[in-house]
Amino acid sequence: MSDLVRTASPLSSSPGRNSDSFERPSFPWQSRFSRRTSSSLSAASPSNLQAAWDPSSARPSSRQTGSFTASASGSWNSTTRQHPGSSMGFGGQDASGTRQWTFMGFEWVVRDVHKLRDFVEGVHDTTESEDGSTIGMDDFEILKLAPLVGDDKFKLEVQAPVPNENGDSKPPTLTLCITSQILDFAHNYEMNATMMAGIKHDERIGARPEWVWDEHVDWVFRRESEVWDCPLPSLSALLENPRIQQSDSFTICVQIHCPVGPLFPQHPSAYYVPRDLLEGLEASLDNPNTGDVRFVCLERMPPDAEIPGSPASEASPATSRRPSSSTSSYSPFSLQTTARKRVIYAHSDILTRRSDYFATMLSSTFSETKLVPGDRKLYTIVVEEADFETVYWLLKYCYANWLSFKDHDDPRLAVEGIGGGWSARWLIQQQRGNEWDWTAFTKRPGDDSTVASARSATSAESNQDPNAATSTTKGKSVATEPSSVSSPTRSSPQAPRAPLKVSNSATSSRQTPSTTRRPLQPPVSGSSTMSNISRTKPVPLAGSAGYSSSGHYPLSPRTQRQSTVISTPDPHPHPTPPPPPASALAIYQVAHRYGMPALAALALDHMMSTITPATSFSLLLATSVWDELRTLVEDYVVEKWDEVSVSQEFEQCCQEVSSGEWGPDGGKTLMTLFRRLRSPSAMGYAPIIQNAFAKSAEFFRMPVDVKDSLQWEDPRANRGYVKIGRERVTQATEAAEIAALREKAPDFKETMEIGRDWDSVWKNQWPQETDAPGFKTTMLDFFQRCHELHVHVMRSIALGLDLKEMFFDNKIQEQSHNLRLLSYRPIKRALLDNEGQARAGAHSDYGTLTLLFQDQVFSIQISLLSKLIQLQVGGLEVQNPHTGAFIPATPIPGTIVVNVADLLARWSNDVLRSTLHRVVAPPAKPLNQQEAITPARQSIAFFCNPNFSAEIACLPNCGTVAKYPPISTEAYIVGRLAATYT
Ligand SMILES: O=C(O)CCC(=O)C(=O)O
Ligand SMILES: [Fe+2]
Repeated sequence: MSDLVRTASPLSSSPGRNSDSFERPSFPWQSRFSRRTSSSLSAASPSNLQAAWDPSSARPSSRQTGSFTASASGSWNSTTRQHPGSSMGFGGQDASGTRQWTFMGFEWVVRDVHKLRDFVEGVHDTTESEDGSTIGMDDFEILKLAPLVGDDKFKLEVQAPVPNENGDSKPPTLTLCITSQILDFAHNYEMNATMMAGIKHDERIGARPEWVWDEHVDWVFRRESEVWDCPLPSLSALLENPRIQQSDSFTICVQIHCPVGPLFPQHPSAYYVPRDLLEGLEASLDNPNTGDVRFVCLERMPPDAEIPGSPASEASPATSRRPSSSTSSYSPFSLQTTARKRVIYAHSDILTRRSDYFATMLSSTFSETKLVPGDRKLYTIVVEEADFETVYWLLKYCYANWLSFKDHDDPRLAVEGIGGGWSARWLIQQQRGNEWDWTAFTKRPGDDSTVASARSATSAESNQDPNAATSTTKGKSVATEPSSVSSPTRSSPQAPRAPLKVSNSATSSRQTPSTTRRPLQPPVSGSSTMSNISRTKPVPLAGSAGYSSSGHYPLSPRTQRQSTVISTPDPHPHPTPPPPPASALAIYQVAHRYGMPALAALALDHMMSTITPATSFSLLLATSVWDELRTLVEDYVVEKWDEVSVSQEFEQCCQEVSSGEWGPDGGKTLMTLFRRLRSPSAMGYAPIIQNAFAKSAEFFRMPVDVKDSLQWEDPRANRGYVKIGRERVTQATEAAEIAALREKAPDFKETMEIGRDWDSVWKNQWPQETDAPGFKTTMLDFFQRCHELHVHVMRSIALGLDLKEMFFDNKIQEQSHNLRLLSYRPIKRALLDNEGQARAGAHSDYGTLTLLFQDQVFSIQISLLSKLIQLQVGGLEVQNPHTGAFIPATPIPGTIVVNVADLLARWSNDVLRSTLHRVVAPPAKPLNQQEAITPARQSIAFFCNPNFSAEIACLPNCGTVAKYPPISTEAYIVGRLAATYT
């Protein structure tokens, strides 16, 4: 059945429809003369009867999308119409003698007719255009394209003539070719069709279009004649028409009439199932005379609805109106709800074909049955996890493949609703009073056992509780109707706190649901037990194992096979009028439970196509257990964070989370989101890095004496300007050796070193704001961002080392880091040729990690065409520790090089090894015959350090024999710095 009716568009949504009317959206091919009219058909106005083909696009230009998420529309769209008449297949005749055919019409505009004429009627297949260039087939869309039309059932082509070899004096003509794409040769299928081709002049010239030429033919598409070739009049002849001549264009029109009906019995297709048959199927929903499955559900009173004539309204205002929570507005987290029992009848034959879940359930020997007069079997399913509204639309989808979603959905209702605390089960168990009346329920404040309790009837492993009505449950979300009272099971360790049932007829709390404010109703696992883990991990039922044998259902056959007496006759009409549209989230949840992935996808599409910044936050909280959906919603929230974070909804949600209304998952969701919002990828580093590079370049352009006034003085401070030649990085540790190296081959670089700005002892050497405007703030901001990034990376490293994620947090929080701006001036090649000379010699850095920002990409605007070229200087090389070879770390835009440094290597006992690296000079540009010069280079290194006071000793999970003695950060770093600087 699911193949029979295709959905309009997976991304279409339900808005645009009058929500008061719940007629099935009209089929797009439905006749305008049909007895049923619908707003959703209005898109198919008569002007759409022929969809103009736009040769520049590969698809028909007129595409209708249904206004319903799951409308039964195919993509024949407005181009296909079914004449009123019989619904017999193969164009068979009905009693009234009418015969039903389908009709398709297409138009194709041909332009540049003069040029085309010259090409087609020229002797050769190429010719010269006015500007002397060669004209070929490719110059004419009409000769190039082969659009598929009529839902890809026909291919349209116009062929140029082959050169006339017979010396025929008639001008060569174009041929229109229509190929049937759907012939089933294997079954020798034939399709009769009436073909019409015509030519009109272009209506855009203002006159009413008139037929210039037309042709009607009866044609049988079959093997060997799957193409209808129709020679068109000569282009010279057509150009005799003054309007075609004037507009230099005309329109080819094609109409195809063919019988309606199942073309291939082997491949039934939606388009050929007679509409009346589908309507009959749909009409059989909730027919108590023929239905053999009885869904018992709880209908919740819509927010703010009055209970008509309720005596309870006098007893207590809370029972006469949907109760409100602590806030003045209605809250679905209310401790009270008003609900009544409803029943919907369905057919097992349909349900079993639409859902594996139902198939298993209804074929199980376990299912509750009872005989109704006439010995008819009747299955009763007490729905625990969805309310009446949701069940109705779920069944509507089963029967008709469409459903209606609410435009504005409060996700709280879906998660805090039926199955989240309120269930039909308790009404049934009550067996007192009139369960068909609106009844108010109150949860006991602080009761947190709803989920456990609700799940117990449906999915929980309840063998701990000998009284459990569901001791044989294996992951079910629907329960057959219990016939005797059994106390709801609870997996909560807390004492049972059953909520009061505040009914108008009784005030007893007996057998009322135990409920909670816990919002989420996690998916059901198909496994034999329902652990806490599976409560938070959705396991869609589709395809899950374990449904083929009996014993999966909640209630013991022996105890449950007593028939249930319904005390009062059902006062509701059947078939029931449709309730308000469904909550997409509620449908998503039950679709998962009932193994209907296509329906879940529709609901997901609806949610994601109607999400707004104002609604997204509660949806995020409500979907925390549904990985696929939650990820999409979270992406949306992150993308729209600027708007989401100022929405009222966000504020309200935060309040609800803090008062525990979203349960523990609420807090976790917030934490995950906020972490993600602060993660480097979401933080938009690019402009910050660019700005830091720009300010750094400005700094180094300052006069030498200004820079010198800021000079680096003390390794303990490690702050200030370092001119060329002062530092010589190396792996050597002996001061004398380093001094000799520096003498012979200094590093050709100047740097500016910046530390944490609030250090009480060591002060940064900031230039005057007038000399380097914005330098200080830019660098301080950059410092902070780098610190945060460091924390992130260290957390990942902690996890990788099997440590607690936050293990390093308090060992790096003092920000004893060093931000280094580097400038490598252009340098004469000869100077770099000295032995051992490099821009920066091979070395490893000293702290935990170095975040290295290379002079990534400079966009240089050249030429008037604003063409951008990209220049990367490069030069950083890292050593492969196994081969000793240095490998260029070529700058990759949008990335940061992260090097492990010495203290992390010592900490991890060399599990993480520090990276030996150097900066070599890039190829030099010749200055003259003798000399060449290397380009300038900029980089920024952020040396991340542990707290200076931290002792760096072998970490717990990094081996038993420590390779290095413990050392304090300060001792190590200051020692290294003192050696490398002059
Ligand atoms: O400039 C570079 O790319 C690297 C600089 C460096 O390794 C350092 O200063 O320690
Ligand atoms: Fe380095």
